[in-house]
Amino acid sequence: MTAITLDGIATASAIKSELADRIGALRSQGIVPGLGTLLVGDDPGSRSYVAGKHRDCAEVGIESIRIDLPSSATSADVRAAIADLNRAQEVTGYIIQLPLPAGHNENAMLELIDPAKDADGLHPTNLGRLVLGVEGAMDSPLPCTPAGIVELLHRYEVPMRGRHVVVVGRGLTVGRPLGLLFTRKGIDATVTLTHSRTVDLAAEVRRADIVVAAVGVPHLIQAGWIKPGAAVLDVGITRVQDEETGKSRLTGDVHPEVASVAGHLSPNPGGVGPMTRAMLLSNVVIAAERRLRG
Ligand SMILES: Nc1nc2c(c(=O)[nH]1)N[C@@H](CN(C=O)c1ccc(C(=O)N[C@@H](CCC(=O)O)C(=O)O)cc1)CN2
Repeated sequence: MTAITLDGIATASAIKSELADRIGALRSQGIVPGLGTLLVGDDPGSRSYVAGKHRDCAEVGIESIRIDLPSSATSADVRAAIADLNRAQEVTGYIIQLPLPAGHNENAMLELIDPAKDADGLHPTNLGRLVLGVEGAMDSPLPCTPAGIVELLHRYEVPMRGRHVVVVGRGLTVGRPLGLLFTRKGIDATVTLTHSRTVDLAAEVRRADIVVAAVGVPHLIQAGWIKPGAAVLDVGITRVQDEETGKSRLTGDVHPEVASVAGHLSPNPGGVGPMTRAMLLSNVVIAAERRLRG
């Protein structure tokens, strides 16, 4: 058996063309969606993700506004940039690129975002609405990677209701909100949220109909851990040095041999990453549509 590929690039591209139509409709009614980004420091990965977000915006007709602060920026500088983004009329939604450099209190900064402009769904009010089970896309934004994972499974018609999902990793942007999203009414999966202190991770993963690996440990998830036919989503990504060529390349959390056991597999790169970007655009469009409704 070879797993069916959950193609994030093709799916994100379909979502982007759907969004382009909605953006056209917004513009014709005088609303121009605008995404703001706040990047602090010079981490090459974060720089490249932010650059990708601005390219995506240009592709679908969203304006984008960029604030880059140097690594020497103080917490007061970051707070001032957040206040500017909260005030800026042309910014209908924005993100703070994570992680922030050491020394900044990420949670404190996320709390300063105007929840109505929170394009990442990471403000406590919006995460709280996810906990409360407030339904409806118009009500509050969902964190982009969890939303992208569920959307990818949905579009490939992978059943989720009543299925057992094992999430590996309990980080803020993926694992923790994903557990809440999968157990939402209407999705109705059963979730085991595992982490670095989980005893016998392999045994937990073997029970899963859907496995989401989001830890950033190259090839942690082995073929022998996978229930035959399970759907596997490879989220964690690590830059490693290729032993033969000496060049750096990206490696996911899932061992390539998993493809011979799984029923569905999202590649990495090319799976959940492009979906994360598409869901960010979707959150910006929804925020602009909410502004139109008043
Ligand atoms: N404020 C946020 N910070 C971070 C988030 C987030 O959702 N909000 N998630 C990640 C980084 N991220 C977006 O910011 C992100 C990661 C990966 C990709 C992506 O498309 N990856 C490609 C490969 C990219 C490459 O070649 O380097 C893929 O998987 O195909 C998009 C966005 C942490 N920070």
